[in-house]
Amino acid sequence: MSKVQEDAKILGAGSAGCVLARELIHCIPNINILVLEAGSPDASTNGLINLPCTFFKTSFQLGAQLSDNDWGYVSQEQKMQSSVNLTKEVVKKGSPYIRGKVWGGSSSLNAMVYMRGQAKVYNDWAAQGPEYKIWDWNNCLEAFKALENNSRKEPDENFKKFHGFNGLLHVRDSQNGLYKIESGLIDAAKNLGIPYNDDFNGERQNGVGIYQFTIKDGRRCSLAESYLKDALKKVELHPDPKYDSLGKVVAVEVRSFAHVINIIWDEKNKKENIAIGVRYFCNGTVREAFIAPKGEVILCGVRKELPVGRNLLDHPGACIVAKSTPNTIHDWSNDCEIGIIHKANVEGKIPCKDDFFDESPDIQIIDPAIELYRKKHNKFDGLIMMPLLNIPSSVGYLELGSNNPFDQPKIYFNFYERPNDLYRMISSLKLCREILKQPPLSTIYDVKEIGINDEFGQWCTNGNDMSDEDWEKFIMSKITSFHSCGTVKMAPESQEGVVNHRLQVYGTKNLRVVDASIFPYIPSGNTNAPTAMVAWRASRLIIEDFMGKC
Ligand SMILES: Cc1cc2nc3c(=O)[nH]c(=O)nc-3n(C[C@H](O)[C@H](O)[C@H](O)COP(=O)(O)OP(=O)(O)OC[C@H]3O[C@@H](n4cnc5c(N)ncnc54)[C@H](O)[C@@H]3O)c2cc1C
Repeated sequence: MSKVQEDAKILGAGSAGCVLARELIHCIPNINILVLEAGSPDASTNGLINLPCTFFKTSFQLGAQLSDNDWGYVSQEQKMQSSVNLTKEVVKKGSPYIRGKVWGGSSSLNAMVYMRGQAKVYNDWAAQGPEYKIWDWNNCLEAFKALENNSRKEPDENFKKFHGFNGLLHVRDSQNGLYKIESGLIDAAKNLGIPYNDDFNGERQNGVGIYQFTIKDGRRCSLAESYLKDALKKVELHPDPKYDSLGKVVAVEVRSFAHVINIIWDEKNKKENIAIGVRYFCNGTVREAFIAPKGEVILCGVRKELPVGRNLLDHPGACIVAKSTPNTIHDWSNDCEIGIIHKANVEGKIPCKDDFFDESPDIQIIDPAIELYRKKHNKFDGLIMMPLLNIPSSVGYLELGSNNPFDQPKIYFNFYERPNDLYRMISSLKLCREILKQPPLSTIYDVKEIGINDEFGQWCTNGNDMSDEDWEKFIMSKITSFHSCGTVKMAPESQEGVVNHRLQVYGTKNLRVVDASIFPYIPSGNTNAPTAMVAWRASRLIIEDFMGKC
């Protein structure tokens, strides 16, 4: 294949790359695609990847960070003004920034929660100009449904309205049922007035309920497993996978261990710069585009100031751990997680009943029951309560660390730069504590919060009230980030956009960015399904352009 010119090169076989490869090869006759992926095939390196129940061991407890399947990034430590005491500075520690380096990308390491977020965010994408209408909720919903293969038993008409049943991305309810303590958690949340929601991807997102997961037959259904492998099947089915009667390759080839870099000569400074970049074809000529160390883009040798690396968005999370009576968790095949999605109070107070019914919630709590290990407590069973700020207002940035592309990029999240974000997180953490105090958790399972005590010793033990300053210190010390996106924003050029509504990099035609980095605003939920959705929509745009050209 290498001697034949490919019609399209896809850099990275992550969530987006896998969907794009499959959709293009299925919809465009005789297209040749080369996928270049820096990581190795998902099955070859770490057998645990495909076992859903090992997520907490492989990723969450930072197993992934120690493996070859992760890029090993860590965000920068940042000092910033305290939101609580304006005369003080707080230090936000650098946090691990797990990113998949394997077929399937981060979809091979993620927690498999299937979530799309509220329609409003997509309508905000579409509101950026008349041509952006192709990204409104109705268009996005069509793509979500096309990708999805939901196996809910006896779905009602409302569920059918919002879900797809014929796609390759398998989505399912828990197969093994809830642990009793998880049912207890739902009851505890209901005791506080939180309504039950049996479909977080339906009409409304708020409430307490059980997540759906991207799992098929007990195995992780990553985008490599579902979409890339289906694309590769096409090669296997072809009588001669290498060439058709015209001598043209009809195939998708994945070249793994292909870290894409190029070397460019900086004439002015008489030195070589290595930058992450691509060569692409435009009007029959080879052109080049690079993202240079300071984040600017170099197109066809011309330096163009595009704000690559700005608009770094994520859902910052904090985490409370609670210990329960022993042996509440007994079966590792269980993959259930409870979700609580609510509107936070902007002054940091416990949310009130109206907040639970607000249909624009801004916090998503992830609540797995789990076997954990903490120094003081050895191994124990318990619950994690992890609120994520789903509609954050703070915005970060990243830049290349140096001219050496193998160096880590510098990642500045700027989490909690706006006080509003901090108080909303405090509000949700206070709610988590209230839930843990409710029966039946407090009565039958003797649930006791331990996370905060462990870290900070006496000053917040035994349920003593924590001051906002204490909360701030706690939140800054425990930042998690799983959903980073936005650094190659799809927006008008005048609004700091890097790609246009058809995902073409400004100043180019045949160079597109298709992944989570194009989100102008972060979806209010986990980002795997939205990324796959973007790739599916992008495939339709590329197909339109490709067919028009042929
Ligand atoms: C720990 C964790 C838990 C998460 N949990 C969930 C969840 O439960 N539900 C959910 O919906 N989302 C979750 N997410 C987020 C979701 O998985 C990501 O948003 C999504 O996978 C991003 O897709 P992407 O295509 O943009 O990037 P990725 O999937 O990360 O793919 C990028 C690919 O490009 C490759 N690549 C990068 N640079 C180069 C290079 N120079 N040369 C060649 N190849 C390169 C990488 O190796 C990678 O395979 C989680 C993420 C993490 C890290």
